[in-house]
Amino acid sequence: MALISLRQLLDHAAEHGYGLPAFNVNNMEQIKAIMEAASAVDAPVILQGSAGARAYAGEPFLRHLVLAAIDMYPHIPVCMHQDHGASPAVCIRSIQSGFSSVMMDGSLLEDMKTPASYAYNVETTRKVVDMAHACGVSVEGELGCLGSLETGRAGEEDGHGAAGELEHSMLLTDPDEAADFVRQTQVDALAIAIGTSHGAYKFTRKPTGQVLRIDRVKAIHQRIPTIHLVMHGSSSVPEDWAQMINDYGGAIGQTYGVPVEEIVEGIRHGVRKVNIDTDLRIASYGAMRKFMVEDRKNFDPRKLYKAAQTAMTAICRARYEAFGAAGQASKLKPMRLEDMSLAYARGELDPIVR
Ligand SMILES: O=C(COP(=O)(O)O)[C@@H](O)[C@H](O)[C@H](O)COP(=O)(O)O
Repeated sequence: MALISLRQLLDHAAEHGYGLPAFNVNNMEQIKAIMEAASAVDAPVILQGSAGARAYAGEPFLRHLVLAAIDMYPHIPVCMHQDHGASPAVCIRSIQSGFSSVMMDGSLLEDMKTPASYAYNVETTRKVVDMAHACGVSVEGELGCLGSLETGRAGEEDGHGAAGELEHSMLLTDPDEAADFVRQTQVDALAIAIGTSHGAYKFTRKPTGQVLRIDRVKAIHQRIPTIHLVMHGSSSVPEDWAQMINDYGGAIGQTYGVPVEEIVEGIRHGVRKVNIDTDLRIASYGAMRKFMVEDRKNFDPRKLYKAAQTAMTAICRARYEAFGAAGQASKLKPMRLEDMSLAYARGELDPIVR
């Protein structure tokens, strides 16, 4: 198979009524875990690299690891997506580096801390769309600031996330504004703020409809039915793995993530991409702590990494199955990015706004 654009992947997901987890990747073990799970259940894959991942692994390593995945699992279409681009320059460098999809996060200024004006968001996102679509590359925008509706704060993140306490209205994407944003920018996918936040500490109790606004997903979807909605901060923070970390000497506080059934409800109403990073961190970390305590004689780190990989594969597989992505990879025939760019130029991929 081959590299696939986010747009083609999510159009297929919309047509067949499923959603796709977009897992953050930083190293070989994470990528292999995801690919093993996808291969086992025949699911298409989105691998996404953040600024933190680029700082950790370096752009050449990230790029070659994804290319290795495409080589090793030729039957699985892979979208290589850049997560949270801080500026058009970041997005352009990713396109140059071979990404088939980029996110321009114009909800924040380039410092990735200060909430941006609507006009700034439209202008920077539109700039990226014009350049990316000319290359057949997809663009995800973001409208509204991610953060908790309980505390008004963004989650802890490696280098990005709004600083300070935000007003309630800034933490919820407005459906009318979303329609206007899509009309003006022509993005392929839109990350929306509905009360989710990055990291392990999302909710202080099992979230109700007051703090996890799936009703807002439905309202936005009605206005922009062909735009693929993206839920960031959508780890479910599995209790058993958090407990595993604590059982083996860790100190994870009481916390709740986004329940899988709420994500599935979102998928019924236009959510197609579901960002997940923390769940793989927690599972791999729990497995490594357990392994190190239980096998004190071991000195081969590969066994430790393998334990982490096995734990991550189980989470990925469960998400592919729950979101309905299992069995879909073999139905896809990736279009070349050149052909995607022609389709954009002919207006065939223009959004519908109601
Ligand atoms: O939504 C995301 C993850 O959600 P999660 O914390 O797993 O609920 C991603 O888009 C984040 O951007 C990602 O976790 C970034 O990680 P860093 O590499 O910047 O730490």
